[in-house]
Amino acid sequence: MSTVFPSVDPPSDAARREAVARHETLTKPLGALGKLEELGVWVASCQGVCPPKPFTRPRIVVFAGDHGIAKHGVSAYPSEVTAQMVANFLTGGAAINVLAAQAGATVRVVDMAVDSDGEGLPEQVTAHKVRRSSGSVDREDALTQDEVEAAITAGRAIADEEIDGGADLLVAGDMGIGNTTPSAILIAALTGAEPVAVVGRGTGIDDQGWMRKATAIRDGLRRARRVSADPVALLRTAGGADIAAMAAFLAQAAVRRTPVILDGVVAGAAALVAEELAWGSSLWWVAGHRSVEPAHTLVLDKLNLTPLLEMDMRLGEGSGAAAAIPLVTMATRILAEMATFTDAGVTERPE
Ligand SMILES: O=C(O)c1ccc[n+]([C@@H]2O[C@H](COP(=O)([O-])O)[C@@H](O)[C@H]2O)c1
Ligand SMILES: Cc1cc2nc[nH]c2cc1C
Repeated sequence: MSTVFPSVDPPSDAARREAVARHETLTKPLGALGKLEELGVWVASCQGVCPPKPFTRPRIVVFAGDHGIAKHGVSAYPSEVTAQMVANFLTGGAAINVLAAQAGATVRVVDMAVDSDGEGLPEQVTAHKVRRSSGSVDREDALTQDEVEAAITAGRAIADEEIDGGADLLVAGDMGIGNTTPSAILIAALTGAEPVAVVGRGTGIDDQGWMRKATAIRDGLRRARRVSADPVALLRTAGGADIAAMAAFLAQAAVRRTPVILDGVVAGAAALVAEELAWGSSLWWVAGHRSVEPAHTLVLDKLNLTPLLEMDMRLGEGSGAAAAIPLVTMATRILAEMATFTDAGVTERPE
């Protein structure tokens, strides 16, 4: 599979208009469900049908990978936590497992570049592994050209596998100590922001860590800006195997007309690149939440997305998207199940 994506069709405008019109017939004052109405309209347009059907198989894919930059003191936690958390996802003990269970979603974990040999992990987890840890993006490329192509191919194949397996609503989650640094670099490269505008606290770094991270982002951005017009080169230079696979997964979901709930800053960085890989992909996405990472707000602004939740979350794993799944379900069921003024014999607003 190549790194060139087919064109993305927009969601159905006919279903969108039908959903807008249907909202006017339901037993509530015009527009009274606010953004829940817009969300239902988006679901109808993605499904190409009104009323839309409740999603039957929401699926969260957590892309795990380590980052060489983590060795330079830019995270509050050591890299070994990435592999330990992969094990935790597999035994169901992580936040995303709990949130997914509540939301009726299932979780899959893929090891794209965790810094371990992957021994003992199920084949489905390690099948797409590209390398052990991506490069330190302040001073070297994250990946070779072959590796970035392999990661993009993997992301597309994973989206295809999930959609062919019946997934009808997708989330890309992330797990990788240090990954908010390459994410910040990608976001600055694609929005034109200055380094200081994208430095966040990540897992909770102190002021000295913040200074080291700002320096790493400045150095990485100097390298990334040279290739910012080429999304594959950008992922190779400043991303990593996990982020490259996420970007390809998000773009391929749009190619396959499958809606996505975006998570926080790492998914956001991948989404910005995905929009460059396959223009128009963002019409297939909603933003689950606004992460406290400052760079995430730049992503939301650039993609023109309004987050469904503002819960001051900064976990990753797909958690902010999973927390928003119930809202998507409610918005869908409102359009599908509410009575109309005619059905219920309720008097409509006079002209
Ligand atoms: O999703 C977010 O907005 C987010 C914000 C801060 C941290 N994280 C998670 O924390 C890890 C990266 O943080 P750091 O400080 O190691 O760069 C990684 O596993 C992310 O999933 C995630
Ligand atoms: C424990 C832990 C869990 C995480 N989940 C996503 N990023 C994380 C970072 C840490 C440190």
